[in-house]
Amino acid sequence: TACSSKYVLSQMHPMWQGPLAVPGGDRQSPIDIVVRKSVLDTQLKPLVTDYDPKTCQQIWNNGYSFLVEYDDTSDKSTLKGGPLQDKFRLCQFHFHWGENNAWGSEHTLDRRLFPAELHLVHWNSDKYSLFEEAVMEENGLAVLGVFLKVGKRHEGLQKLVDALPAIRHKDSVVEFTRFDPACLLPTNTDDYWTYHGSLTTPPLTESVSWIIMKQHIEVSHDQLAVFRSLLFTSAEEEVQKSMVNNFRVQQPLRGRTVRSSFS
Ligand SMILES: NS(=O)(=O)N=C1NCCCN1
Ligand SMILES: [Zn+2]
Repeated sequence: TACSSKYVLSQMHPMWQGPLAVPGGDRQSPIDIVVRKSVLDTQLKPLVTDYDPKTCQQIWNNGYSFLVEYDDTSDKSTLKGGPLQDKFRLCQFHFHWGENNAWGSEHTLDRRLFPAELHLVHWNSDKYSLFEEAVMEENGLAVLGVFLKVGKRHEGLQKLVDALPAIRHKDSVVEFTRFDPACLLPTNTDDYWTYHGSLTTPPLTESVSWIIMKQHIEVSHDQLAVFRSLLFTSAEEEVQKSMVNNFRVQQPLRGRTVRSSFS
């Protein structure tokens, strides 16, 4: 699909962590959200997600995370509202996690780390016709971030967890259909923080309206352990490396304001 952006992601190296030279670079992600410094914006609207499970196509290991990809050739799975002026099309979702439950998220709340973070990646289909175009533009992308905590088993996630052994190695892909990503959203989607930032993996372009949910979702210890059974490396490579700690280091705020939809 348009958003597979393999050429983009293939530049990734799993141990890639350092700051790549990024033009400008004063709107990088992820960041620490200092809750008491966020500014209530009463103009922020509720988020409106309209996801069609029939647009779910495949799940694959890109050597950095695993991605569930959606058919983004029409406006079937969309996000609007919140801080957004336009309609954004879902192209994929993926996660970032740690080697243990002590860390793994990319964003933090008052320096608090979560064991994992979900990113639902959307691009502005009112202004652009392809993900690859939108990824280079200031208001091109919207990424919904949801923190994961370890607790009770997440029934909706299990279908995805069961598919992971089939994509253990980098560049493996399997068909994955009829998955409704709305099941991964917290019950309350009205409370969120939002700020302008970048992709946290190459091309790191500063084209993202970040929307970070206040409410986390819970997954079980065992479900997260299956994430960690994935490998960064392809089947041919001699040394196999566990896919863990696939998060970027936090970036300077550079004077940006984080707005909140709630007080
Ligand atoms: N972690 S992130 O900010 O979503 N980074 C992404 N990079 C390329 C394609 C989609 N997402
Ligand atoms: Zn991400």
